[in-house]
Amino acid sequence: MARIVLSSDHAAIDLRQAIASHVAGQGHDVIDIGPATPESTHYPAHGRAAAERVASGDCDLGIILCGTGQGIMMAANKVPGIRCGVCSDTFSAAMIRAHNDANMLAIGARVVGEGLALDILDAFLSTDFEGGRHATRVAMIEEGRV
Ligand SMILES: O=C(CO)[C@H](O)[C@H](O)COP(=O)(O)O
Repeated sequence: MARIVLSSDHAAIDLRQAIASHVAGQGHDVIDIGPATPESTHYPAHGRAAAERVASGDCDLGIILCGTGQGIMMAANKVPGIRCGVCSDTFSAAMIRAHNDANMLAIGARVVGEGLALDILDAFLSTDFEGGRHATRVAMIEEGRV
């Protein structure tokens, strides 16, 4: 079981709560850092806050949400050590774990419905990094050899 941090902006409060219930139901340790209320807010702050929990080692993985998933993903990827992809399909969600060793997943609450979002989440959480040639490539990213 993993320790998973969740955050979102105002566009994804309901989906974040559904994801929190779903993930907790699977036995994972869920750290939901909000926001708790739906007032308009700024996704970069929420993306960074979740990313810092993962980068510090406090959490194993992060799930972050905004309207499209794109902005909050961009913010999270500014934190060293974070590899976050935005996914709208289950194949990509599995591949960002298997090939890219992603430690965060972003989803757009205005892009996918709850059912697909939970399938995307399950694909992400149930897939392991394959290592091998993919480890070489991830190291290139982490070492700035790009
Ligand atoms: O998707 C997002 C960022 O990528 C945001 O959720 C979106 O830009 C928020 O828009 P608004 O303030 O109009 O609700």
